[in-house]
Amino acid sequence: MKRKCALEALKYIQDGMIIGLGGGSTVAYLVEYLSQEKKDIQVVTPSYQTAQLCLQYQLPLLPTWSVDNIDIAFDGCDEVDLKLNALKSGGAIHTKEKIIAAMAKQYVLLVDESKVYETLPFHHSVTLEIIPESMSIVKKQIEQLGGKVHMRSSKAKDGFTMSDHGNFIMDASFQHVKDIKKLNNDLNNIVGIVETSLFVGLVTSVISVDDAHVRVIK
Ligand SMILES: O=C(CO)[C@H](O)[C@H](O)COP(=O)(O)O
Repeated sequence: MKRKCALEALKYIQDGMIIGLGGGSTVAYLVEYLSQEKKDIQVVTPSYQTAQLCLQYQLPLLPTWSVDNIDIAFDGCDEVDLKLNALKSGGAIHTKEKIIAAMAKQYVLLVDESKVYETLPFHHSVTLEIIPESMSIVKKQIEQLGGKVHMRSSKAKDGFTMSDHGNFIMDASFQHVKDIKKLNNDLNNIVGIVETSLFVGLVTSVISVDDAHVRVIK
């Protein structure tokens, strides 16, 4: 299904474009297809893993700081709803993903149908990149908003998981969210949070596949 989704995405890419490629396994297939098709494109990516793949497949890379306009960007997500709100959590690179989404004329999510909901269920946490010094105050304010906080860590490193910018990664779980936009605004108003992994008003379409169908949600 991921291959099918990547093949569908390929149809949107034309020679001469600057394209954004996010993280994840579906995007990895798209890199492979772009190389096979010998598309004359330049790539901007928030992901070191995708960057490494682009180098391997000889797709030209541009540093994100050098562009202010992207023709089309593709990314994965963990949950997306029919109003095009999306939640990304796993990769902890959402700040860079949002910069690319903000520059892209079209920001397209590649998913299978299991990730598409009428309205976001928040089965996944909202991931927050936070300034280390703000950890306790951010935790307190998130609890006041009804969230539960978990500091991300991994066995591969002592202490907390750090973002590519040297900040802490905090996961905040929420239940029964009635107003997604308000939650995102409330989180963005907390001093110390650099970015949330809630994407509101950024996604322009979703390519969703299942065994039998391809659905484009706009
Ligand atoms: O948003 C993400 C992590 O937070 C990834 O982009 C997403 O999980 C990738 O999914 P897949 O590997 O199924 O393409």
